[in-house]
Amino acid sequence: MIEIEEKRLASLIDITISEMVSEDEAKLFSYTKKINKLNIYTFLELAGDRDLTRSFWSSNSNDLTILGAGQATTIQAKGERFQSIENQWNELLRKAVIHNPFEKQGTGIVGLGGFAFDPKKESTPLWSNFPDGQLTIPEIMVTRIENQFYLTFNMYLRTDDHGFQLMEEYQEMESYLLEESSFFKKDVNMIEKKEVAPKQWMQTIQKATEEMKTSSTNKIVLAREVRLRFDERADIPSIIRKLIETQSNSYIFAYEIDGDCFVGATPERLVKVEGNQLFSTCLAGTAPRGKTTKEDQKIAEELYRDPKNRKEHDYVVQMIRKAVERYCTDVDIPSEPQVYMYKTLQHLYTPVTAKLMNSHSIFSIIEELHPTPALGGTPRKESMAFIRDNELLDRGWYGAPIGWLDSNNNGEFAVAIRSAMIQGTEASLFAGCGIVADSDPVSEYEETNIKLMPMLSVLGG
Ligand SMILES: C=C(O[C@H]1C=CC=C(C(=O)O)[C@@H]1O)C(=O)O
Ligand SMILES: [Mg+2]
Repeated sequence: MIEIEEKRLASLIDITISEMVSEDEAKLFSYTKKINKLNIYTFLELAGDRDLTRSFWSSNSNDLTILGAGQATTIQAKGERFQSIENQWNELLRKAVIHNPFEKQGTGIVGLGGFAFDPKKESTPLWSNFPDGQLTIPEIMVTRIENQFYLTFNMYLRTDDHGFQLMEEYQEMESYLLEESSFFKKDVNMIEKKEVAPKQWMQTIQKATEEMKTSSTNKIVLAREVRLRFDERADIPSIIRKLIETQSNSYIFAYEIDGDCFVGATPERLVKVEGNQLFSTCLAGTAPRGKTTKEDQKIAEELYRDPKNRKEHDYVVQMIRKAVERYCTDVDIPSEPQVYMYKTLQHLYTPVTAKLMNSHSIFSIIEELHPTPALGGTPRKESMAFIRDNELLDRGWYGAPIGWLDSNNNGEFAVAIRSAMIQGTEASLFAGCGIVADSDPVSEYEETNIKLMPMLSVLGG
């Protein structure tokens, strides 16, 4: 049985190669099959041991998990990143050969990746390995859809490749990564925690509120950084495991480039596309959780009625409505937000559903939506200029779209908040707040502390 499959795969590769016309032609070849249940953490651990670049995504309802190992190819962009990545993605697919009988979302050729928050902001060494936009098409990818597991091989074929040889290489990699061993990595200990210029951050908030009182700018999101140091290298699969165990209703993501790993558990969907169905989320306005159900309820009611938080939230709703209406029909957005509870905090939340017009892709929507006033501000141009000129932080990919898409118009991008950049024995954590004219710097500072909690707690803080 297995031999038949191996022969079939080798011959499919050879057929693809024989159809390539010129010597410098290259083609992406993709082959998907069903596999037994596997331990996702072991897979990631083993991929790391082999120095295979890892990509990870888990949806907020935990019904879809994508594990990537290695890079069949990557596409990258500088500056005007969305259009450039879209063009390269389409070009890649135009020449791709896909053997995927399942038609399940997130299987076959899938690009996982993200974008820089603001390519115009001067970059620091913290983000030097992360380009303005990148999608990775993993060599080996496992997709878990509810309790079904699929495995995809992606190969970037050239004319001098040989089917049998490649098939053997991939099968060897597969049996290595799917090995049934159990790991027990010791937790790292945090030996240093340093808040980067918190007083200055509060002064910047003061400056922003003053500017908002005298200009047409209504909202500016300002973020700050906390630096951690550990006694040994942080283990990425253990971090992912803890995020999954503690942060329900959040997207868990991890994306590695040259040993650096950007990881997080974000509650915020930017956009999800399933065929022509589009979903987005307005999430802004924050309060802590209570210690009892009664206290929780009281805080939720206060959040719901609080004018400052409602203002923060409404700017996001207005902007997302306008953006979605440009590219969609049947736009449905409730007129009042709900309060949604997460493990350590509560947010004002408004869901968005719509039908994406045929002529548009997920990239058009991402470009139109990013940054929403939950991460940038309003108006966009003025708030972005303020952030660029005044924020001490190099946001890199923090606050920007991160996610995946497949070759069948399915994909989802979240907003990369509640996140950290892990570099060996060090980490940078990020958190920001929507500042409006009546924001109080100390309250906003406290708000960032509760937003930092989930990442801090899994990193031993
Ligand atoms: C910028 C962040 O959160 C945004 C998303 C939800 C609520 C927010 C707020 O209430 O300020 C922020 O706009 C962050 O967590 O770093
Ligand atoms: Mg807020």
